[in-house]
Amino acid sequence: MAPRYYVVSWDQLHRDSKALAWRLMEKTPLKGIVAITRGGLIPAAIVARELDCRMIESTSIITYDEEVKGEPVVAKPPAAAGDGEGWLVLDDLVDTGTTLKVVRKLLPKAHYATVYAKPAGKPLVDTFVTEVSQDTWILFPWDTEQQFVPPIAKAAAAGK
Ligand SMILES: O=P(O)(O)OC[C@H]1O[C@H](OP(=O)(O)OP(=O)(O)O)[C@H](O)[C@@H]1O
Ligand SMILES: O=c1[nH]c(=O)c2nc[nH]c2[nH]1
Ligand SMILES: [Mg+2]
Repeated sequence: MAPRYYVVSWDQLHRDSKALAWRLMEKTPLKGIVAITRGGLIPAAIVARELDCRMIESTSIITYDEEVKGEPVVAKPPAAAGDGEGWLVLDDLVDTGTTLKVVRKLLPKAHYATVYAKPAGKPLVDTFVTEVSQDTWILFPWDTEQQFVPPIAKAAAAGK
């Protein structure tokens, strides 16, 4: 079955990331934010601006090649966050939880937040904004572009 898509625009991502920042206010002041690259970078920039946090660290975990899941690889461990105490770890979404499981081993005392969450990954995240079903693929604005679509009647006539 074709996956169901949840399309996120830049505007919506900005609004949802700000909503996440409101929920994270009670965690301030933070020692810093660890962004899980690459997807966590833009939410991290928005949340850092709202929470007035200028200490940004990153960790790179590669789990997916486009929509295909593989074994997670730590391409870059976080350099300056110790055991995570006082730090916020931020990603765009949690899906199966595989990526956050890896980071939780590296930074056990951090607070974990994502903008979007699917049910299987929810136990791995402390704070999130919007839940989508497990069979939904979230399409982020950096992975998409606008294009022409034919009128409904023409697509129907062509059997699409
Ligand atoms: O909960 P999981 O099943 O682990 O999936 C969530 C992770 O998958 C995506 O990253 P991806 O590996 O595609 O790398 P990217 O952020 O560089 O695009 C997404 O940005 C999360 O980091
Ligand atoms: O762009 C993405 N959308 C998703 O739903 C997803 N799940 C894991 N990794 C993902 N990347
Ligand atoms: Mg990612």
